[in-house]
Amino acid sequence: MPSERRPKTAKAKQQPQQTPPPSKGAPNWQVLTLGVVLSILSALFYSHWSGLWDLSAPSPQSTPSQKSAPFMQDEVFYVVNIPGKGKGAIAARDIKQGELILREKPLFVVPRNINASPPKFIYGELQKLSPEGQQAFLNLSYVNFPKGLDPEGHPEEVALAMFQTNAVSAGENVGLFPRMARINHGCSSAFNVVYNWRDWEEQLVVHALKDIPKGKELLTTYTNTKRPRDERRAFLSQQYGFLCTCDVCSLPSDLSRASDTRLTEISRLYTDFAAWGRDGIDGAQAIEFIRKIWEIEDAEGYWSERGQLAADAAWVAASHSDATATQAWARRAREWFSYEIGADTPQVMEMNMFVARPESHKAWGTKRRQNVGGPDRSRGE
Ligand SMILES: C[S@@+](CC[C@H](N)C(=O)[O-])C[C@H]1O[C@@H](n2cnc3c(N)ncnc32)[C@H](O)[C@@H]1O
Repeated sequence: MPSERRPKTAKAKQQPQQTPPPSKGAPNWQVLTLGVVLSILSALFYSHWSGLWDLSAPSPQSTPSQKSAPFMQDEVFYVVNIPGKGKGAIAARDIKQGELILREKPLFVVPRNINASPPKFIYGELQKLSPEGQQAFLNLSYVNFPKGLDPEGHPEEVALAMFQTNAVSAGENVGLFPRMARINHGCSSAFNVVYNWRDWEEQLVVHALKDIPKGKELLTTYTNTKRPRDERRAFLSQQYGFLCTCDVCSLPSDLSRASDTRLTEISRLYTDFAAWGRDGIDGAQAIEFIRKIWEIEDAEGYWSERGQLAADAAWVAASHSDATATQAWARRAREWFSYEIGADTPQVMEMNMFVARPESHKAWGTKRRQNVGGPDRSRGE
């Protein structure tokens, strides 16, 4: 089973009891990998259960082969056929960094732990949908359908393949969001939108990570792209059935190698930074790692997860009772959380609090006093 994990940050290590944020500022590549978890589950269940499933259950209104996807128009993006990718989402107008692109309720969700076989469970949920809901589901694309099976005769397997191809994390569950599901993948600097589940709204939101000019494709990321091209491609090919030819994967070999080096270095620096949580390095060294990550990300054009990175730095600064640095990093975190998950989030409110009163940080003074430094070396922050 592919194990996709974000490097543990010092904050996560330091404060496992921290109140879980209603919306994860966590990277979105974790999300589609939940489909991977389900695929493993289904593989385990398949051999055991396939003889027992109720294949006589009523079929959805339209068969999986009837893929008459409606042209979906929206004020921010529209969906069209894109050569080599199936459908995709195109910016209908210039979109600003941090703009909310989409809010969407799930068609249905699947808990992470279910007692039934995944295909049966998912097919059962599909049966409960309205005809419009079923149609929205059945219009989606899918990959990795078991070879040798006839889709017409195996609607549960089709439903599972559709779910695995399109589902994303919805807090404790995995959810199916048919509008968001049209957004294709890009690696590293190529993805320009991120999605997050909001528990308190029970819906998914998608924000622009970068300015997106009218006519450009919206791309999110399906995996941890802070790794070399070959690894990314192997994963995407296996789990999502395509060879990635995004702008980063299409770089000429010398530039591609340089990008691989940067991405690998970012991952390594995250690991190095985590040593602070074990008192392996002091606060100033930890901040230096974060600054380096930031610089390399600038060179790479990788802008995701920066709210959390700056919030981790604010945590370090607060632990060492460095009020100026806590405020400076909290301002930085507030800015990037606003782009990636929205200004109306608890994370942004929390950063506002640390800007106003750095000593209110729950980590305040938990380590020896030290001037650790802010984000901007040149200003001596
Ligand atoms: C969540 S769906 C995205 C929408 C899909 N293209 C459609 O037609 O509905 C995921 C599937 O889209 C395709 N896809 C996504 N990103 C792609 C890319 N960068 N290049 C080629 N195909 C891609 C793959 O077939 C993948 O399994």
